[in-house]
Amino acid sequence: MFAARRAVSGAFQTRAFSASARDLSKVTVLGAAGGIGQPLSLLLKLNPRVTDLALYDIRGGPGVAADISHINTKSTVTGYDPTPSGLAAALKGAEIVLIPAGVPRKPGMTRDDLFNTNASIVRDLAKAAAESAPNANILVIANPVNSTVPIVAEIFKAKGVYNPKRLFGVTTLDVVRASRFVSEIKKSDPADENITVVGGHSGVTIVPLFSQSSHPDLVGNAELLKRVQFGGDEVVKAKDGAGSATLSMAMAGARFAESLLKAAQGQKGVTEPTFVDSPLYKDQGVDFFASKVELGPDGAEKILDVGKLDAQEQQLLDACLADLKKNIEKGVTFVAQNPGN
Ligand SMILES: NC(=O)c1ccc[n+]([C@@H]2O[C@H](COP(=O)([O-])OP(=O)(O)OC[C@H]3O[C@@H](n4cnc5c(N)ncnc54)[C@H](O)[C@@H]3O)[C@@H](O)[C@H]2O)c1
Ligand SMILES: O=C(O)C[C@H](O)C(=O)O
Repeated sequence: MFAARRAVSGAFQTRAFSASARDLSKVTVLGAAGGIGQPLSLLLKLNPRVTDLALYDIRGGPGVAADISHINTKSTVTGYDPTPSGLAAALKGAEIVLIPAGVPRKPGMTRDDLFNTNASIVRDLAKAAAESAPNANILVIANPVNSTVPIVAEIFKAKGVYNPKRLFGVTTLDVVRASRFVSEIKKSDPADENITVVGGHSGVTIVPLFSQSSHPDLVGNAELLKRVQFGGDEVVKAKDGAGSATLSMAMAGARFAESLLKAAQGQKGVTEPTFVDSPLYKDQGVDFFASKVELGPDGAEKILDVGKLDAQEQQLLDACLADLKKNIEKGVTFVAQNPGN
C-alpha cells in the first residue's frame, strides 16, 4: 500500500506500484472527521493509488483535510462544507465512496440499537451518492451494516442507478480479528492465518469457518467463536462510553479500498470478504450475504460459495440466516416507509 522508492537520475522519486494505473482515482470519505473517518483518511492519503481525496462531514471536514493535506504524498486533499452543494462536490467523480458517517455504540447496546439514528443518515447520504456518483463503488461502514447496505440498495433502485456489483458492506474487520485471535492461540504470524468469515456483521450473523483454515481443530472452540462474533463488544466495553473500534476499522476500511483499487487497476485474483447482494441464499429470502468476493474493474466480479461446512458451522449458519433475513427486511421496510425528501 505504500509507495515504492526508485532511484531515478541519482535522486529518489516516489512512484505508485501499478505502472498501468489510470490517471485518477478519487476517493470520498463521508464522515471523515469521526473516529474512523480521520485515521481512514490518513491511511488513504498514504496510499499512492489514491490521487484525489475528498473529505466530507457535517462538522470538521475542512479542518481534517487541511491537516492531512500537509502530508507529502502526491494526492490532493479537499475538505467540503456540510451543505448539499459541498456534499455533491465531494462525491462528483468519485471511484470509491466510503461511508463511516453515523453514531457508534455505547456499552450495553447492540448494533441494531443504532438503526434509528443511522438509517436516515445513510439513506440521505445514499441519495446524494446516487445523484452525484451513481457509478462509484459504495463501501458502507456505518452500522448496523446488515441493514444499512439494503438501505443504500433501495435508494439506488429508487433512483434507477442500482448496480449490485458496486455496493459493499465492509466486513473486513471480522476477518482481520479472526486471523489475529487465531494467531494468539496458535502462536503464529496473523498474516499467515486466512480465516474465512461469512454471513453478516453483528453477533451471531458473523460465522467464522475454521474447518476451512489450517486449524480445523478450532471448530467448537467456544471462547474463540465468541471473540470473533463479539470482538466489537470487547472494544466498546474497553472504551467505556467513548465509542467503538475506530483504528482497527480504519485499517480494515483502507485495506478494502486498496483491494478495490488494485482490482480496478487490473490486478487479478484480488479477493476480499464483503457483504453484498448475493445469490447464495436468495432462495431462503436472504438477499445480502457476506462471503469471499473476487473484485475486478467492474466491482464484485465473482461471489464465492461458502464451501464445505462442518456440522457445527452449519448450525451457526442457520442461526445467522434467520437473523440476517430480519435485519435486511428492516432496512428495506425503512426506506419504503421513510423515503425522505
Ligand atoms: N463495519 C464495521 O466493521 C464497523 C466498525 C467500527 C464502527 N462501525 C460503525 O461506523 C460508524 C462510525 O463510527 P465512528 O466511531 O467513526 O463514529 P464517530 O461518532 O466518531 O464519527 C462519525 C462521524 O460521522 C459524522 N456524521 C454524522 N452524520 C453525518 C452526515 N449526515 N453526513 C456526514 N457525516 C456525518 C459525525 O459528524 C462524525 O464525525 C458507527 O455507526 C459504527 O458503529 C462499523
Ligand atoms: O462493535 C461495533 O459496534 C463497531 C463495529 O461493528 C465493530 O465490529 O467493531
